[in-house]
Amino acid sequence: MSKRKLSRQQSWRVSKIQQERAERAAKRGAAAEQALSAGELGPEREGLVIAHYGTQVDIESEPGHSMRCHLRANLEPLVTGDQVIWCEGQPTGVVVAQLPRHSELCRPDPYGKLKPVAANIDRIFVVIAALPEPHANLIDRYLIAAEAVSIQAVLVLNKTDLLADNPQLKQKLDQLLAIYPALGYPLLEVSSLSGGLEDLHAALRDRTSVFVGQSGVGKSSLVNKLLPGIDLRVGGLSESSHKGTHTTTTAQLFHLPSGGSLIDSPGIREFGLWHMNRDQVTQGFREFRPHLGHCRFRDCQHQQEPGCAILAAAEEGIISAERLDSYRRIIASLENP
Ligand SMILES: Nc1nc2c(ncn2[C@@H]2O[C@H](COP(=O)(O)OP(=O)(O)OP(=O)(O)O)[C@@H](O)[C@H]2O)c(=O)[nH]1
Ligand SMILES: [Zn+2]
Repeated sequence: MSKRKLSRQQSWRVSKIQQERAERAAKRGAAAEQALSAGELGPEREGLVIAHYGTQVDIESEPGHSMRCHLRANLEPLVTGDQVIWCEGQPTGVVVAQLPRHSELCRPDPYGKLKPVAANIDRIFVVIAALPEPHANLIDRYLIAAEAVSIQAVLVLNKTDLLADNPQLKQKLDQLLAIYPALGYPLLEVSSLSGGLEDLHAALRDRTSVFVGQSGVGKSSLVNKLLPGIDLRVGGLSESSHKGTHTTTTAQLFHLPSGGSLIDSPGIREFGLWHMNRDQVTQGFREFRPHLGHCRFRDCQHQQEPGCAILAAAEEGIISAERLDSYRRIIASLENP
């Protein structure tokens, strides 16, 4: 009986939440619909979401000129990087349609469902540094996460200035990182302190990118170098207030003076460190894919089963011992594999 009572209570709560959600959506859309029906808006044009403030977005059609916009009531939530159709208005414009996304950077919500946090990203730059010393395991976690959203990852080794008088560390890092370009992940060596960012400039040009990586590897230092004049620590990326509305920006798009765009937010920087399941991890080792499905046992865990195609490939040297070791460690660290 108590079970029935509970479920009735639960369903009442669910419908109440749904009703509140619908009311909020209606309220949000009302301003947009009013402006549309009043015919006070400019012509429809294409634009880009460069910032996102919960119920409103900043849209830009020419770099450097943006306008705060409401969304039409029937629109799916937008994220930074979305291409849209919008109309200028006073004081705010209206987004009338969302154009298809070619990629989505997603993170799981509290229920494990992947939710987009940025759109149309071309490249994920995984920043590592000479110090704190990188580990294969962590690098591979980032790469798996990039594979899960089908976005090309690029490794950026920062703080190479520290290697000049530490040949031992340099040798260790060279050994650790040698495999990645062979797997199709370009490796850029940079120093945000002593310059030498030309390769990075070139890799960012004509694309939309994000920087991800562990704390302390120098992401802010790099971004501050790439975007002179914007101090990320004081730039209010995570929070800014605009005319009385509650405004927490989830992600902001910056145009780089040397070409290309960067989408950045504290949430995006944490990309890759959240939960993944066994399947995502296995698929995320891109050199495993041609061998998957060829093991003797359909539920092979690629640990020590006879007839395992992954182990056979490792023995033949097609899969590196380091990557196999990293795979096992990541699988072992999963809470619910
Ligand atoms: N030697 C050297 N130090 C650097 C370089 N880039 C950054 N640092 C230092 O590394 C430390 C961390 O740099 P941040 O830019 O704050 O690192 P971050 O990745 O943004 O860290 P979080 O904000 O915690 O995510 C700072 O003390 C920087 O001065 C570099 O190229 N060489
Ligand atoms: Zn197997």
